[in-house]
Amino acid sequence: MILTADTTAAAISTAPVIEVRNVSKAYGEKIAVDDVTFAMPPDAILGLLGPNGAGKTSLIRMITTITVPDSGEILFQGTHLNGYHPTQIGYLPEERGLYKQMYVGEQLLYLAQLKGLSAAEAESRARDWLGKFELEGQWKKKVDELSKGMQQQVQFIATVIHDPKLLILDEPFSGLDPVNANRMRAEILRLHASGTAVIFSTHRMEQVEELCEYIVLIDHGRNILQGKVSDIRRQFVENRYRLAYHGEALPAALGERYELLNPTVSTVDIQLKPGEDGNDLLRTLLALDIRIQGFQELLPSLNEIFIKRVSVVD
Ligand SMILES: Nc1ncnc2c1ncn2[C@@H]1O[C@H](COP(=O)(O)OP(=O)(O)OP(=O)(O)O)[C@@H](O)[C@H]1O
Repeated sequence: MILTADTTAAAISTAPVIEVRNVSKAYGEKIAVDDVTFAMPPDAILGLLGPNGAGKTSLIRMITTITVPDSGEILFQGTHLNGYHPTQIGYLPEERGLYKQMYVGEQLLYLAQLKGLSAAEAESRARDWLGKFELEGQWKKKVDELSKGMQQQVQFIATVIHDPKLLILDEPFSGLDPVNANRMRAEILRLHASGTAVIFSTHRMEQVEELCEYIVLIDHGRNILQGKVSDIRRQFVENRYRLAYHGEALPAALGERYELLNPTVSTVDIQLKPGEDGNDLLRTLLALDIRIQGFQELLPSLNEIFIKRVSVVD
């Protein structure tokens, strides 16, 4: 097939943003990444998860072309990673890397121009972004003079200023107060809505549940679980329901028939045995002398899945 400009654009828009194929990486004897394969859907927010030392940073460093795989290959929108791709990627590493003695404005201009922006464009975007974080007054401050949270925001601006197609964020909210964390979250979601794909690496599972539609879970360098968060949670369902009710104590007979967990004055979790049915449970509950306020199937949290899956592999 001959690729015209139009067909090329169409192929790019449907190709995975990042495709990692059988990638391995060792440091001496230590195998940090072991035959990892996954594809990141276009415009996804993907959580890259795993315990300490799992191999996440090693993988990210290969995706950002800082290091190269020992074997396997990485494709960016269907093309093998090459020297052009860093300009399409914004990476906020866990160890922050701003020059402490440089002025904020000067630093943003420098970093943006390294990513290919003209001086005028860099200045206009830097001022715009600083305004979004209410940091416009910090242009002539040295990074060292900023609070940790402000430095974090400036580093975030340096990461997104060139409008990358792929954003890789390692613990982006660490050190931010709730207001600034919300502000950054809103900016990440806004960028995502305008077409930026995001890889989000964190140990905070509640943040992953909030932001990510897909996850890849790495342990001991291997990819042990991947897919849509909603599918994965379904895969790990445990036949457990939460009843919210109003009334006297639950009849003792219910406890004889079912395992009751985490009781409070108005809720209880009910664990069914394999093969038992939630509808039968609901019928039993309707026959009791209680007022039912809520009844829902409980899906496991990502935290529970993480602990279960990682400890199974250990
Ligand atoms: N430059 C290096 N030289 C030798 N070993 C390394 C190097 N970088 C990483 N490792 C080892 O490779 C393994 C994977 O490390 P990596 O930093 O990729 O893990 P991680 O998942 O990012 O961990 P964390 O969540 O703690 O940041 C670890 O055992 C680590 O000690």
